[in-house]
Amino acid sequence: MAEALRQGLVVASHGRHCVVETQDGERRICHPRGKRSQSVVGDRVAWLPAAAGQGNEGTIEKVEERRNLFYRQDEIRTKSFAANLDQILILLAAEPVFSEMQLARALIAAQAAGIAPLIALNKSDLPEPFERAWQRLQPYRDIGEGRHYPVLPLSLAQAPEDARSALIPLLAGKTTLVLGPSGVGKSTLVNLLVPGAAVLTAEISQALNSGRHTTTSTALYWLDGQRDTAVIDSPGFQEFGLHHITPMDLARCMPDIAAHASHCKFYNCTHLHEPGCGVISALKMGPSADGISAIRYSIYSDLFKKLGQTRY
Ligand SMILES: Nc1nc2c(ncn2[C@@H]2O[C@H](COP(=O)(O)OP(=O)(O)OP(=O)(O)O)[C@@H](O)[C@H]2O)c(=O)[nH]1
Ligand SMILES: [Zn+2]
Repeated sequence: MAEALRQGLVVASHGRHCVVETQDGERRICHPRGKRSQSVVGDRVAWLPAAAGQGNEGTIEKVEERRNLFYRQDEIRTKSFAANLDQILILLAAEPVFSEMQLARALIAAQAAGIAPLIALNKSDLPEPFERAWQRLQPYRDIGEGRHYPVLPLSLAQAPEDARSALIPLLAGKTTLVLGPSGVGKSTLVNLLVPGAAVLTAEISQALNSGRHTTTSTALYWLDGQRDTAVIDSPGFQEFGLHHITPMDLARCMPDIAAHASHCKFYNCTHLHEPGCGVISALKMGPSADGISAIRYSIYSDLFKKLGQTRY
């Protein structure tokens, strides 16, 4: 008799292979049945265990409909980070100095996918570089009335308990994807929130690679026994391709620009040169309460041109 389909949650993935968590919390390696059953971390799936005597692995038969999918896309490929997210935590640090373009790109992708972003700035124990980084984040903290991004100062290494108390209420009951460039303290963060995460990751990557020591691409960790609160650790903050976003979509994905785009004379204003443009007049107001910062505007115009060039 054929086995009945079972429900599960994808909690780790490496290439095409993944780990599915069953409803009672057991974890198994699964492989997609075909192209249409390829899944990402956070996916709800229907899966089948291998037939008796065929080992302990399973196949993914169906990926349930996604609430959202966070991905980046360059000219060649699409890389999915995770699905069914409540928010994205972008972790930056006083050092190494972060790329504002990379930050802006990640925020735009989040906005385009309808997922709320949250920014944290680590290494507040390094006063001078921290102050410089904090100032650079000013346009993000003050991105227009009611539209700002929360920006959280942290010192994960020096004040871990304070960091945890600040983070937990923001994460509770949600699934949060954690992204950040290398060296900002992402492993420190995940290990603070999920003691033993490093061991778990090593186990999973070993299982998925049959013993080879490469790190797992993406993994979901529960913060609580009820499995209500999760963080997903994923690499790949660099080279954040926005090929899936058209130039005319861009303003909508940048809240400080969007706030002024409805004041333009032309409905199809590109905000680059048109007369009567609300965005250009907000830029002239400067980074005041309701203006647009020069850096944010240059990010907008650079991206607008770039996204226009690479379209086919
Ligand atoms: N001064 C200071 N250093 C920190 C803090 N948090 C982490 N670090 C240090 O920053 C370095 C990077 O930390 P990791 O947690 O390995 O960073 P990561 O983002 O996982 O880095 P990758 O492994 O390169 O992706 C380590 O040397 C940490 O000790 C902090 O709050 N203050
Ligand atoms: Zn305009």
